[in-house]
Amino acid sequence: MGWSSNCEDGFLIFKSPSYIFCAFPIFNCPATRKVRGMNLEPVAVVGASGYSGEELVRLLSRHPGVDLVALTSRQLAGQTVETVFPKFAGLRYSQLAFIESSVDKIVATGARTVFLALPHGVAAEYAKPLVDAKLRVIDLSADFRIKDAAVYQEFYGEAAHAPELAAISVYGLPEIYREQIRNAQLVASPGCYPTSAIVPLYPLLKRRMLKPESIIINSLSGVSGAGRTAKVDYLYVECNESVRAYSVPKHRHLAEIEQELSNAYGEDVTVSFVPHLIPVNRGIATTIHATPADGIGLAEISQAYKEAYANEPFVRLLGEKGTPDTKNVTFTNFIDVAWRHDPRTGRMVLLSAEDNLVKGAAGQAVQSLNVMCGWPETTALL
Ligand SMILES: NC(=O)C1=CN([C@@H]2O[C@H](COP(=O)(O)OP(=O)(O)OC[C@H]3O[C@@H](n4cnc5c(N)ncnc54)[C@H](OP(=O)(O)O)[C@@H]3O)[C@@H](O)[C@H]2O)C=CC1
Ligand SMILES: CC(=O)N[C@@H](CCC(=O)OP(=O)(O)O)C(=O)O
Repeated sequence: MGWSSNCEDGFLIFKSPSYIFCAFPIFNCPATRKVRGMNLEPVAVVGASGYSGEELVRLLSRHPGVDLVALTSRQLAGQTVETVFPKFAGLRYSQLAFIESSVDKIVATGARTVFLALPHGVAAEYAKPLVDAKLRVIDLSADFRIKDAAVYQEFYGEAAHAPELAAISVYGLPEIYREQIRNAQLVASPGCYPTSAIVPLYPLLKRRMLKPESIIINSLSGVSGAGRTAKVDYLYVECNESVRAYSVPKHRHLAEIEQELSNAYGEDVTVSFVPHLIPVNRGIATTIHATPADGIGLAEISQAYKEAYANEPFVRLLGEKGTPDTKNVTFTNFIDVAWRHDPRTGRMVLLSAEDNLVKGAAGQAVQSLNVMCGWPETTALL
């Protein structure tokens, strides 16, 4: 089977034998005007001066279905994209000026979909009036990811900010919740570490192929995971030539990792998770150890991954011999997954790598936008 192509909603879609999709905007297809003209989606990014905001600007600038109508920052309002991010000089939107971070100003721009790239707690303050104004919201923070308000309180040390919105939000992992995302008004885009752990674990727990109490997750993250806001722990001298674990044994991302793994397994799942900070700009490598259920071996694990992900454009299965490496996924929306069996211990080792700012944040959020708008899911991401 070779490559095939067809025209969908003004995009030229190429489909490879491995079902990796490429979408290019085309200008002489009858449907093109629909995308290039009045049906462009007006989009705003709140908190566009931060690291995930910057990544959203990079991705949305090359999105043929998007009209970027507002970027906000409290500190940089009035400055243009190319002044704030010189790397975007000469690109679409380089002359767009940041506006103040105000709900009224965002609504006045005519935005229909708003990305929130704000600290947790702050995001909920913006989401509430935007949802009331009937806009679609894709939130990159933790505010709506955790369905149980008591669990949020336990892990974040503060009351859930808008439990009524958490109840209507959809967890924005398209590989699992694609159908729900399609009609969502509020998407709670997953955290970077949770994506790296849930993608390898979900299909195996769904099929009850692992003993859940045996699961141990270790992750290594680049420093951009901590955001652009200055903090002493993340100064160059503190991070360079340094590798350290942190938030041991109860990092806040455990809450959403366990929530989603419990959904997969159908019973409460408790796991160990230890993140580490490493001196690179971006990328997460995650290593998971788990004991297989009785009768489960490499062949069953490989088959489960194929069933779950063979048609997923952003999950690359490297198999029983491959090794996910952050250098192969940074600046992409891919998550690479591989697996091994250790005959000495009987345990499985699952490995993943992703870019914390792309599949772990902005790219995944744009993937959800594509699903919500009915566009090819890979648009602007391949
Ligand atoms: N970095 C990562 O790898 C990932 C981040 N996330 C989540 O995405 C969100 C953004 O993260 P990140 O980009 O790293 O954060 P940054 O610290 O880099 O950026 C935060 C942004 O929010 C704005 N902001 C901060 N406080 C306020 C406030 N009180 N009111 C209005 N705007 C505010 C800042 O701009 P200004 O001060 O100019 O207004 C800035 O644009 C967070 O919730 C984070 O947890 C999710 C996955 C991965
Ligand atoms: C290296 C680093 O500090 N990483 C961040 C997680 C990244 C992130 O942004 O997570 P949320 O989306 O849930 O906020 C942390 O450990 O808190």
